[in-house]
Amino acid sequence: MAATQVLIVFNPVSGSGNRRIVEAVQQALSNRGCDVSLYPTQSAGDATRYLAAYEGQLDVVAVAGGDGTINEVVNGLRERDNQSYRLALIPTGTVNVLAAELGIGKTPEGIADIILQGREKPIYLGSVNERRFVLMAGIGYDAWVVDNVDLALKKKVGKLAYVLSMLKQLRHFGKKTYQLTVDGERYQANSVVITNGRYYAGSFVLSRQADLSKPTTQVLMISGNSPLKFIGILLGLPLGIMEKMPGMKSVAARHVQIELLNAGTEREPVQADGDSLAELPLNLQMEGSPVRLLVP
Ligand SMILES: Nc1ncnc2c1ncn2[C@@H]1O[C@H](COP(=O)(O)OP(=O)(O)OP(=O)(O)O)[C@@H](O)[C@H]1O
Repeated sequence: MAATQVLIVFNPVSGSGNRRIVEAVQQALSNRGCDVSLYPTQSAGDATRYLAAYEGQLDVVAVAGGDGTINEVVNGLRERDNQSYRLALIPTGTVNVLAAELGIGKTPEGIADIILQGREKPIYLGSVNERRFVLMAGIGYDAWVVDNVDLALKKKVGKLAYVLSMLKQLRHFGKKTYQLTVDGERYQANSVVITNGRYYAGSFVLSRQADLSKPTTQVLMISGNSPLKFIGILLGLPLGIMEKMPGMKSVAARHVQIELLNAGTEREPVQADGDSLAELPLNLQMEGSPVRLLVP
C-alpha cells in the first residue's frame, strides 16, 4: 500500500510558534511509515496561495497554527478541484477555538494517532463576501474588538490583548444598528455573531444550538443601546447561557445578508475566524459540501 502523504502547513508566527511540537509530530508520523512534508508559511496569505497552487497528492493536510491559519488553509484547499484530502489540526495558535471544540490535544503522539486512525467529522464552511470561514463571523462590537486588537501586544500577552480591546470598544456598543435578512426574514440588531461552532474565545460555550456538522450556521443577534446592559449579556458567556440572555435572539440559517442602517461612508469591518477579513455589506452563505476533519 502507498504511504499516506501528509503535508504539514506550519505558521511560525502563530501563538507560541511551537516548532518543537510540529517536528515531533513529523517524526512520529515518519516513524509510522507516512510520507511527511513540512511547509512553513512565509507571510499572511501565503498558506492560501500555496495550497491553491499545490499539485501533488494530498491525503492529509495538517494545519500547525491557530484558527487564522486554518482559515487560510481551507481557503486555499477549496480552490482545488480535488477534494480527496482530509484535514488535521496541530494546535499551536494563541486560542485554538476549533481544536478546543473538537477535543484535539497538544501531545505529538496523540496528534499522530488522530492523523492515522482518527474519525472523519464533516465540517460545513460558510463564506462571507467570497471568503470562507470555518468557525464564525462577527459584525459590530465583535468585529471592532478584532479590528482594533494591538497585534504587537497580542504577541507579548496573548488573549489579554483581546480583553483590553473589548474594554476599549465597550463605549461604542449600541451606537450602530444593522439590518439583517436571515433566510428571507428581516431583523435589526446592534451587534451580530454568526457561529458554526459552539465555542467562542477558547472553551466558552456561545451557542448550544450550533453544530459544526450541520449545514446551517447560528445567527446570534444582540439588541440594546446601553453598554451596561451589554456587559450583563457578556456575563452570560462564561456561564454558557449567553444565547438565552434578554436582548439576544438566536436563529439557524443558511443565507444571511447584513448592512448598516443609515450607512455613511465609514468602513464597517467583519471578523471571520478571529481576523478582520471583510467589510459590510455582507453576503454570507453556508456551503453545501463539508470538509472532512480528523478528530479523536
Ligand atoms: N509567516 C508568516 N508571517 C506573518 N504572518 C503570518 C505568517 N503565516 C501566517 N501568518 C498570519 O498569522 C495570522 C495569525 O495566525 P493564527 O491565527 O494561526 O495564530 P494565532 O492568532 O496565534 O491563533 P488564534 O487564531 O487561534 O488565536 C494568520 O491569520 C496569518 O494571516
